Amino acid sequence: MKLLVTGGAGYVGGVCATVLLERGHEVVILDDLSTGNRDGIPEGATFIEGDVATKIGDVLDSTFDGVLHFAARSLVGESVEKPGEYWQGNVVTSLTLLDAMRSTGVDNLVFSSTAATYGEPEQVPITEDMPTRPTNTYGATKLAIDHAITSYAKAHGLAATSLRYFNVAGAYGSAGENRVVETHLIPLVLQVALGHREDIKVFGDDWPTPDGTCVRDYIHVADLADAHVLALETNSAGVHRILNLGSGEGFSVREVIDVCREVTGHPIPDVIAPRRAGDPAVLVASSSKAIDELGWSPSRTDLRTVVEDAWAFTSNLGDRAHSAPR
Ligand SMILES: NC(=O)c1ccc[n+]([C@@H]2O[C@H](COP(=O)([O-])OP(=O)(O)OC[C@H]3O[C@@H](n4cnc5c(N)ncnc54)[C@H](O)[C@@H]3O)[C@@H](O)[C@H]2O)c1
Ligand SMILES: O=c1ccn([C@@H]2O[C@H](COP(=O)(O)OP(=O)(O)O[C@H]3O[C@H](CO)[C@H](O)[C@H](O)[C@H]3O)[C@@H](O)[C@H]2O)c(=O)[nH]1
Repeated sequence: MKLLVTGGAGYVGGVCATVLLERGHEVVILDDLSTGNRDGIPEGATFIEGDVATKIGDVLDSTFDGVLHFAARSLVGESVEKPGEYWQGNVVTSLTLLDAMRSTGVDNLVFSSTAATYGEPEQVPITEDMPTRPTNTYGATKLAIDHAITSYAKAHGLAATSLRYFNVAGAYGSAGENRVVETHLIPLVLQVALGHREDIKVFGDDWPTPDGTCVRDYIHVADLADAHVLALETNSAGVHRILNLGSGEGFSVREVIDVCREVTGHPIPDVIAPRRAGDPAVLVASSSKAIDELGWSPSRTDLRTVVEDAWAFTSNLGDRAHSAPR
């Protein structure tokens, strides 16, 4: 298939593009490099630099078989402080993409949705039929896009899947997390182990959880990439599926830091800091629907494997690490 990958210079889009190329697909990446890096673009992909909102009309044509839409603003804390950038950058951009798909007749879409669409869940694990009450603007914008996709599928026959990822982590060979500005827990903890940071701030130890720190479900990025390929292959006209992707197990911030200490052999000092705006206490996925509907079989669900793969990638970056002191 000839596929457009928006946001393919970023972490998840870069790993998925790598896997798509390995499976013999033709990949065109459209990315404005706002948070992604040129060195995250896999070899063999065609790269077009630009904003999806303004460039999509020049890039997408009827020769494409499908679109994987990763490009987004995706930081929970930032979204609470700068909502306009998220409504514009996520919702308006995605509507422009949907209209371009409609006018060119490209009708197969896989969209990066998120666990943040659910907000604070009443119970875990979270299934797709539970209430969607986002606690931050980021989650609200992704939920709005999910609704838009549902109506485009109904009205225009779009074949689509929204994959609601929980916390993506790990690496796939030479593709992993190396952002210029990093805010995610595991890469930040590993930067402490590398000596690029002094300590890791724990955002609150007074949450209603067993050890007082937030609980999240960490899914290996390579398992996630497999689900994208399966979604693309099994999408059907006029149907919009919404599927959670997680490992099904929750780990607290403290537990994550402890696993990183074991894997890296570094003491990794931590400091308790205030809660971060917009964070829910606990997010854990039920991925049963994805397993049933996609035939997905995640094979790297152990947190230690996730951290080991992330560490192998991070510790091999050397001078290419954007976190390294310059
Ligand atoms: N990382 C996670 O844990 C996680 C969890 C749930 C959902 N997601 C979603 O997965 C997707 C990828 O996330 P990521 O962690 O790889 O983020 P990332 O920031 O590493 O990648 C996003 C990429 O999109 C590009 N981009 C952003 N806006 C653009 C625009 N308007 N036009 C063109 N390019 C644009 C950026 O330059 C970057 O390369 C996002 O949609 C995010 O919301 C991520
Ligand atoms: O320096 C840090 C960074 C994070 N955390 C904590 O670690 C947990 C994980 O935080 P991340 O920033 O790594 O990830 P988020 O849970 O905020 O968000 C991620 O997963 C969400 C879905 O669960 C979204 O989709 C989003 O795109 C993606 O970044 C949170 O409890 C956060 O408060 C810290 O304590 N210290």
